[in-house]
Amino acid sequence: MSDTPDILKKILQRKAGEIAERSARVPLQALREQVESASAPRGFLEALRRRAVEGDAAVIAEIKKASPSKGVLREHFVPAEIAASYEKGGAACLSVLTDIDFFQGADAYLQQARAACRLPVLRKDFVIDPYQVWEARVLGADGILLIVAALDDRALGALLDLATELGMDALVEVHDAEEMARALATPAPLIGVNNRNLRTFETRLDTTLTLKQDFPEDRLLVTESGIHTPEDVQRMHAADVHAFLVGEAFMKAEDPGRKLREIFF
Ligand SMILES: O=C(O)c1ccccc1NCC(=O)[C@H](O)[C@H](O)COP(=O)(O)O
Repeated sequence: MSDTPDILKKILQRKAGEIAERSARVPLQALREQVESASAPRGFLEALRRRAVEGDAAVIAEIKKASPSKGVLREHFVPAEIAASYEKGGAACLSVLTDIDFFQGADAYLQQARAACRLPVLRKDFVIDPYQVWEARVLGADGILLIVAALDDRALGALLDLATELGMDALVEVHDAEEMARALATPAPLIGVNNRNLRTFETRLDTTLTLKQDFPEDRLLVTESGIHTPEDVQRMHAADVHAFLVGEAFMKAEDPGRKLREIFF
């Protein structure tokens, strides 16, 4: 954690402030009570696994307006429209950025996207506190992201347990072999390898190919970031990687769902 990349450090500092503001507005106890009326989880991991075990592409299609590395990706940004387009294009799941300050996301985008389709939805945010896990479920999320570089082992284990207890799946994200060892020390069945170096923002698909070599068969690996072409997809399939998280390539296309179909099917 002492070696946390600057951008992540910056995001996490702001996130701690955001959680303090939010929990002053809506206390944890109120969130716990609201969970009772949240809609039932749709089975994020299962939707991916169904496709990936057959060797079909299991695509988590991302809804993100902007990112620290690329700025604004899409001007015409209507999450409900994008979600419907992704479902039509063959996505297995959605990922919706809810971080406001660095990705121009919003909680409402997750709710609008989920209401417009039948796909399970990941809340893509920087989760460091149980408050955010409860909040994710209240919003209707079917899964959350847990970034190993942002958490110590205790926090990682506790947040993973809480997500499971609330009926959600967690995508546990790593960037290198050390983080992969920490992820594999948890029971997390779903592990994402992020190909984006958070220091340089460079994406290298070799990151996934290297970490896939010793990856246990009883867990599911998702390759994240930097997938743009059918050739990228072929490289992954050849290495027996069948689950993908893709944002930019779709967000920059006029019709995101059609782009998904062009790249994957
Ligand atoms: O995308 C960024 O610039 C970024 C910066 C700092 C932390 C995380 C960041 N991205 C989050 C993601 O993991 C990607 O949105 C996701 O993997 C999709 O990547 P891509 O297909 O390259 O948009």
